[in-house]
Amino acid sequence: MAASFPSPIICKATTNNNHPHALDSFHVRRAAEIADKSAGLTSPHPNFGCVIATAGKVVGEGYLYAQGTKPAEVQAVEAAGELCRGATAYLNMEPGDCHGDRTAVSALVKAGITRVVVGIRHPLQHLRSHALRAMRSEGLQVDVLGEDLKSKVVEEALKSCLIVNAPLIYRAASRVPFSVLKYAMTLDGKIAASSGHASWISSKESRYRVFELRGRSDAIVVGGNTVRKDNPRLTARHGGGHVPIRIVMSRTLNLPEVANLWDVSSVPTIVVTQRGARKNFQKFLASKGVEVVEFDILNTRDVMEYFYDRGYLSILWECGGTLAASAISSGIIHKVFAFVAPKIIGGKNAPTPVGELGMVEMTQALDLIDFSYEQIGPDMLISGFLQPLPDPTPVIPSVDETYAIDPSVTPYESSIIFFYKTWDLYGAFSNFSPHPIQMPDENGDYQTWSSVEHYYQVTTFAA
Ligand SMILES: Nc1c(N[C@@H]2O[C@H](COP(=O)(O)O)[C@@H](O)[C@H]2O)[nH]c(=O)[nH]c1=O
Repeated sequence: MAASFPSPIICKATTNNNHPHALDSFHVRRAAEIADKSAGLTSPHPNFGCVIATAGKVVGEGYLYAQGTKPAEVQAVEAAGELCRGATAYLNMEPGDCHGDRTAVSALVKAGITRVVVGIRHPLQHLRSHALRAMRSEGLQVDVLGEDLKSKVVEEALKSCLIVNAPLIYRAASRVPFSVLKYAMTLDGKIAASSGHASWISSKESRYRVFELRGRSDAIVVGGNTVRKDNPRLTARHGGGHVPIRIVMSRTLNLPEVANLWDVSSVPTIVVTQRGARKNFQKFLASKGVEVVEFDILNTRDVMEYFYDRGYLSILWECGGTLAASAISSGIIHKVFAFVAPKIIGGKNAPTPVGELGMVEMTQALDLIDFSYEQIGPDMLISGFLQPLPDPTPVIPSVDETYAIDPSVTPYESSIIFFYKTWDLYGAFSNFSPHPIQMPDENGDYQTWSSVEHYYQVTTFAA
């Protein structure tokens, strides 16, 4: 069963009924809010929430607890019972239908739901739009935020839906797990005293929030220095939820024999290293039950690509400045959580959260996107994205899917010219995209045009 803890990310749903789509947006935001309750537990699946309402009143709710458990839609339908007839279901995301069993869609159809409002289409290409089409073909009215419903309040609700599954969306777009860099620093920007002593910079309340962040992640990464200096446990101790595995990155394997991370009785630890490093120590780690993975050249991107292949969804980096700098430089950090404590430690050699990035002018500084400030106990938490949230639209379905949506249009029929729609094969491109086309002239001979727009301009305006 999922732990219940306050969401650090999703804004609470509030409503102003006078606004167009206000009620729809309100219920979709609620679906996103409850979907977030099981963050970390559903990985690698998305977080799904479902709210069923009739005449503006909520009659059933459900969210996916963990992968393989009862879908949110089924739970909401069971909770609403007979009140589903003629009601509207609100989903933060289109159901996944991973195994083609259509459990979620069937539950809504069988229960008598007549309208479904969907926050976002499924971000994974092979699942996208399947459930939407299935629901529409069953005669349900399906409205997608930002497509069928558009307004300022809809945009806010849409954002909640994007944020609640940001790890999946970033992962799908960047082909590495969603990575969050977290650090706690003093007001003068130090993550430890010159001696290396660091416990504690941030308050108890902030550290509790770190446990929650850990609980939302599949794994926590630290470097060898952190193991040597802090002897961390890296567990989530906020009373429930998911406990992430621990990953240590160490090129040399110059690590202590006694360390909390080698105790894998409750959580596994994986050490990633460079091929050939301290073979005896590798054997020692293996004898403790620690998995060792060798890389030809150990670097943050290769390690993240490896964990992507192993299915990891989101990673929390709690490393020191050197490893943080190489992770940022290699472009694999998506989000930053910086806890700033109102204290000053000083020290010329005291470590800072991010090492050398090779920048020489302030204009080169990396700006956080969509950042926010939050006071936690005496500390300030500044969080924001280092990379913009990828747009999971426009939809570019496969050729077969294109035919299925609109059999009258085929992108491969050479005798017709058409303007791309967002769901066409090349709908992501406008007519101005540098995408050559072949079109027959009056003799039936094919001529290549640099773009649809070239063809259109010449045939329309050249006399
Ligand atoms: N000193 C410091 C942090 N340090 C981080 O937490 C790790 C230790 O966590 P644990 O294994 O749970 O004891 C440590 O190795 C380092 O990554 N974190 C914070 O939120 N605030 C702090 O003041």
